[in-house]
Amino acid sequence: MWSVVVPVKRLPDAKSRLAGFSGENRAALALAFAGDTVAAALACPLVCAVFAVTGDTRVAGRLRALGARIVADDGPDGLNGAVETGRLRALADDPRCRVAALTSDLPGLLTRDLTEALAAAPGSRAFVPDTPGSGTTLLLSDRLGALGPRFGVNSRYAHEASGALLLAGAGRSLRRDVDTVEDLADAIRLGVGPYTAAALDRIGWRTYRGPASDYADADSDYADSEHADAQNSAVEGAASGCAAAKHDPRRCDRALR
Ligand SMILES: Nc1nc2c(ncn2[C@@H]2O[C@H](COP(=O)(O)OP(=O)(O)OP(=O)(O)O)[C@@H](O)[C@H]2O)c(=O)[nH]1
Ligand SMILES: C=C(OP(=O)(O)O)C(=O)O
Repeated sequence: MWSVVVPVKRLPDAKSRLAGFSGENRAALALAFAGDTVAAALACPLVCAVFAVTGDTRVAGRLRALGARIVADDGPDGLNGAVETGRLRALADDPRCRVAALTSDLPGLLTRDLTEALAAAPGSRAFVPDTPGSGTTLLLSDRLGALGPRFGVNSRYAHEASGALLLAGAGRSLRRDVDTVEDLADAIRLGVGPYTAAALDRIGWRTYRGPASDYADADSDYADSEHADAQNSAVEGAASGCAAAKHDPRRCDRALR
């Protein structure tokens, strides 16, 4: 069984690479991504508890309501310090559970992809690379709970160099982190969870839930493939418009209205 530590940055600073959205919308998206990530982890049968490490009261309120345990991120050591703080709290609360660190920017995370990755864990430290291949979305402790987090730019290589094993074959939803507007378009194509879908709808990015989603039985205007194809094209167009218009900080907010 696993304790899952999810570090979540303060919303005013979060998702800075989604600069085409207003600050308010960027914060709403970061909060929604974290909600979908944590909800998927909480539903995993191999997870004892989810520990969200954050210094943001809005994030804490939302994730506590979902069932996560909140750990204050008040240290000076950034992302890896926050992961270490979460690891210590997780081991104190549930010493029999191994520790996994999961980034909070996986809006399409499927519980089954996380479950499969945890079930495939070796006895030693291991990690799942992100979709681009240079980052990390999931880091697994060894049997004694040692994590050795090296998240940050090119963390995949740092984790490999530190002896962590690459967990091959992880599901797409576990690897699709969202840093840029192109990542967001790809995540929408794969299917995002309900918090992200609602946030996107409020912003004006209408979404449908893709076939890979856990939410296939939910009502959707875009459930049939003809509409889904049209929607995919519209999202692609909006994403490339946002990416091409970086000088206009509100370009993404106007997309698809
Ligand atoms: N608690 C905590 N979480 C962090 C911190 N920095 C990053 N994170 C989280 O770590 C994961 C990866 O974060 P990054 O990609 O570095 O940052 P981001 O806010 O997601 O995006 P950018 O601002 O575009 O870099 C996300 O879950 C973040 O919320 C930190 O200082 N404290
Ligand atoms: C912090 C990381 O994420 P990102 O690539 O999202 O910045 C990482 O991959 O270690």
